[in-house]
Amino acid sequence: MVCRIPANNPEESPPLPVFDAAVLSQQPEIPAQFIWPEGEKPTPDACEELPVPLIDLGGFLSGQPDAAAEVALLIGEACATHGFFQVVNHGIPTQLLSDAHRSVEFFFSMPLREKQRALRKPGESCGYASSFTGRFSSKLPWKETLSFRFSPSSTVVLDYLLSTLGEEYRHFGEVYQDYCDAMNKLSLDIMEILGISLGVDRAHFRDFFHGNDSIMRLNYYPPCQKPELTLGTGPHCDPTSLTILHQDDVGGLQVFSDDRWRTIIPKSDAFVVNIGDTFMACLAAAQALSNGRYKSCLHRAVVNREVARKSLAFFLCPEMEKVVRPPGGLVDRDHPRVYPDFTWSALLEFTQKHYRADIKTLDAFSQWIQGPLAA
Ligand SMILES: C=C1C[C@]23C[C@H]1CC[C@H]2[C@]1(C)CCC[C@@](C)(C(=O)O)[C@H]1[C@@H]3C(=O)O
Ligand SMILES: O=C(O)CCC(=O)C(=O)O
Ligand SMILES: [Fe+2]
Repeated sequence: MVCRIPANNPEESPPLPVFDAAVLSQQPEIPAQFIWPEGEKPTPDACEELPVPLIDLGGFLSGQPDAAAEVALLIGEACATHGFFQVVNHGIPTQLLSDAHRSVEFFFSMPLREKQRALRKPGESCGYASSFTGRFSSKLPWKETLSFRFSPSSTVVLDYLLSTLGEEYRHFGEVYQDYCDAMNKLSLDIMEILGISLGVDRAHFRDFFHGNDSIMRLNYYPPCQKPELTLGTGPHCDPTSLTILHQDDVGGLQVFSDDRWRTIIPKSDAFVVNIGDTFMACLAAAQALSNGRYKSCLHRAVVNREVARKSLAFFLCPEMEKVVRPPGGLVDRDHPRVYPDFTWSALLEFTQKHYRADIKTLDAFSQWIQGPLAA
């Protein structure tokens, strides 16, 4: 059931367990490490639909007068409720989306050995991971992931996939290079709208993320014989800045709002967008101005007995060493700083080496980086 692969230095550390989905699917029970505690297990009533506004970007993208102000108002309202919204007429070609989903299926259907050629190493955020067994030993997520870095004006995605998986993955690499380029454009457009909605210079956030160092993640959730005991992705707020997610038609994404978990029903022509902790920290002073709106929101993914589920997540992140702080002019005596200055590289290191992202990541991180000063 559990394969063993050698750790980096077998003399110092024991071999890491690796779960092979093909083997796991044959077992009547799921291993104990996948069983979540009582209060965190999926709730059967969470199939209620969460109403998530559908925002048409067509007018804004074609430069129609007044369209920017209109979409900014709608996105502002969405951020003031639960912080999730969907965008349609986003300009991403349908063909690119279906290629990206087909390539997820292609990659995760391969034998474990092949996928492990891109194995994610401890402390790193990129590569292939099966249930994160190298990082965690309990509350394991029922999923496999392949993650890679993206930065604009480069072919870093293609280069990474070619160098780890080989020349025969050129088409695979090109699909995700194109997909990430398209996500980068869309995320900067949304940043411009968020700038308008917050009343700062409309170029402010677009410029801030100009040389972004983002993460693309392919999520694959195999069918599970005991879906009521486990989770595909545990409850968390994204530590990143803006997430653009496309889910296939299976469903499983749930958001915690108004004290209960509800489902975001998949819509094939829409992307689900939410802001993450890093962007919220940028806005912390603005939040005081706008009555605490624009929160990064708690969400999770559940699995099911019947079919595998796929999702594509693009996490927009600032340049590694860029200092995250609220836009100038928003901080004064009446609107003091809520979070200390930090860099994305420090928060990323925190989530990869010291803390598993959850609802409290930003507070735990703030204490961690201020620790030596406070001591
Ligand atoms: C910087 C990141 C850490 C995670 C991947 C990206 C953005 C979201 C984070 C994550 C998805 C939040 C839930 C827990 C996590 C471990 C996961 O289940 O994937 C998180 C990612 C990670 O640390 O790999
Ligand atoms: O797969 C999903 O629907 C959500 C995944 C998610 O929240 C994440 O990867 O951060
Ligand atoms: Fe998430």
